[in-house]
Amino acid sequence: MYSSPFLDLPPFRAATGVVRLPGSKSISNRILLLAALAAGTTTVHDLLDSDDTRVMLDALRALGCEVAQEGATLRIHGLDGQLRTRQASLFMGNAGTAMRPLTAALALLGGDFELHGVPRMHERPIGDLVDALTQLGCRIDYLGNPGYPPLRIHPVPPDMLALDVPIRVRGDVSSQFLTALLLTLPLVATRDVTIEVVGELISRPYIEITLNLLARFGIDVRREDWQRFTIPAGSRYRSPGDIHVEADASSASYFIALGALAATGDGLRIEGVGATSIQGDIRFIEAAREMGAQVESGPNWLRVARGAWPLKAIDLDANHIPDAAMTLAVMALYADGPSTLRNIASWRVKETDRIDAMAAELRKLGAAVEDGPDFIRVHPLPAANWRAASVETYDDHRIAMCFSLAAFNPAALPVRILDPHCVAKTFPDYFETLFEVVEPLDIPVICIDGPTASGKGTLAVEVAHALGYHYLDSGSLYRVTGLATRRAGLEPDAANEGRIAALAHGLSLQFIKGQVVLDGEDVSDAIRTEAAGMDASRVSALPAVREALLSLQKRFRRLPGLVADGRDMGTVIFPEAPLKVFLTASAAQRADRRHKQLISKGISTTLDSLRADLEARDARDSSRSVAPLKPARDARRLDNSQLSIAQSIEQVLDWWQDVQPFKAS
Ligand SMILES: Nc1ncnc2c1ncn2[C@@H]1O[C@H](COP(=O)(O)OP(=O)(O)O)[C@@H](O)[C@H]1O
Ligand SMILES: Nc1ccn([C@@H]2O[C@H](COP(=O)(O)OP(=O)(O)O)[C@@H](O)[C@H]2O)c(=O)n1
Repeated sequence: MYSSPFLDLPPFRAATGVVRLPGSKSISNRILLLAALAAGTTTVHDLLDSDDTRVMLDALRALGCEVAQEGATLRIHGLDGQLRTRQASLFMGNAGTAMRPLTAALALLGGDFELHGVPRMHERPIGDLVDALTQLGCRIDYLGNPGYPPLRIHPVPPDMLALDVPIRVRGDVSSQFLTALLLTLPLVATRDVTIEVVGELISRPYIEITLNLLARFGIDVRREDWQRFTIPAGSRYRSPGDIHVEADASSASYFIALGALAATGDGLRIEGVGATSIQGDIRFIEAAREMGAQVESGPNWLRVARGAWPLKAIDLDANHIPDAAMTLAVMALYADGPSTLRNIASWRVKETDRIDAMAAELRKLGAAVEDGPDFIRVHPLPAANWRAASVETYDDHRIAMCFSLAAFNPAALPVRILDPHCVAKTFPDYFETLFEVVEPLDIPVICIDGPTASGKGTLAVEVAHALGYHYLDSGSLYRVTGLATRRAGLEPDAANEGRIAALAHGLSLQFIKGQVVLDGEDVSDAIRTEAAGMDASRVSALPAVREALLSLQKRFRRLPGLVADGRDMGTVIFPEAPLKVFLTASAAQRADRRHKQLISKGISTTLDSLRADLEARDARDSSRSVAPLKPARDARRLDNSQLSIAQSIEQVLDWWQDVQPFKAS
């Protein structure tokens, strides 16, 4: 998961391989609630681990439900319709799939509860559900604006509920209100309970998921068209024992689109969901096919490849796939004419106003976009008009995910996704998964070279962290080689060059959470002594050793980018890097820094010996025949003798910004 303020996606040119998708959020949270209300223990497999499922689980635990977790498998001991806690204040985050059904469940079960969430949750309407529950006799107060969370729920005796008249609920704003009632009314179904939908029901496929899962838990709802739903008298939730969560069909949409845009070879295989899924968003496949995608499917997999190119423009009533349709809006940039998505008013009341947001961000990329109360029209974007944009994501996971597809732009521009962490709502590893199946045109590298104790490591780690990039501490490879040389009983000099190079070539080395692990042993401290630094400097002067470590270093260059520190990152290993920094500080400063650093680690040493070692190392590193320490011709020099660490970081990030094309947006 990326928690950097932004994530830059370099331009991509192709996609191939296999993607395993996380579980569906809608299915996960419905199953959690049903399992908690049911009699018996339910084992839930492949549950999505995300912000919204965590909100639901925390709430259920707070209500007294016992949950045991082992990896992606949970055992839930159902409450059999009886709360253990009758008073609680519950945080719902921005999880509509927890807020709505829990409001209904708690209002029906009786107790004193307060439900609140993040500020955006307090702007998402819930009045239609509260109205329906109030008709029934439930008592719910608005603690902020009428019609919106936060809410206070008061207890009502079950015999005070008016179950003999149909409960009327609006279906034209969000289908989640109807889902909330369907999921929870079995709690009080001492007689047949009927729900009548007022207005045209939107997002029916989500209701199908609800009915399907209710059936798995022993509740057979009778449905007359999409207007009347009856929960039979005596309905009681029964655990199905084991239940598997299908992968999220909406999440599949990004990879189906990826296949359509860029899988020119064997296609992209998507695992966890197939064309016969119970999720409505699987019908995204039809829209993708209409735009030109080639899609094959099996029971639990899809294979998608590019068909028509450019894609074919589409004019679609997208009411049945509201979430996945956002992906079509980005695909439309690559189409042969303007594409229109209609009947999508529900976009306006999602995590953000998605029509406004999509239009604004597509325009930042350079696209012509028209939009209205319930539609959006996106014009194709020719190569010459693409701009490098910083895409705002509005705390909306789907905006972040669908705009990643803009990285296939024909202008080969990078795309900046702001607050990439928002994908945690449904697909925490979205970008990591994407990076496994795309071929980039280029992977950016920032090189930070310089003499010992100039602060390269400190600076490089922080710059990598700020950008979400990988980090290569090339010095540690030479240090480990020095250590391995000593452990093999060899002197680190030219007489043993071949044997030391062979050792370097065969290093069994791992970098785990900042630790350096050699042959399974944590050697992080052993390689940090000044003696180890001196050995490193000696083995690093041997050309065969440098050669042996070359490909290992290049393998660190992985998406989304790399910050590499050392002596020859900019001159030899990554000479084409767009930013090279040559970091220096006075010898006195460096000796002083190293002294403090070693003392703080409990390693005793004197300033004088350190300074002498450091100058000897500088001299050897600078004068050796292969890859000597020297600034690359195009390196920017940074003398940080008078700078704090924070100032050095800021300077390098500023320089990085200078060489990026994002300034205009
Ligand atoms: N700009 C700076 N100002 C003051 N101290 C610094 C600065 N940069 C790094 N240091 C300190 O100097 C020490 C050596 O830095 P390090 O990153 O290990 O250097 P290198 O990787 O170049 O050998 C560390 O204790 C670090 O905190
Ligand atoms: N890219 C690199 C990195 C380190 N080295 C050598 O490895 C030694 C240890 O590197 P390091 O970066 O861990 O050293 P410090 O700068 O932390 O003292 C240096 O003195 C260099 O001789 C190198 O030759 N080339």
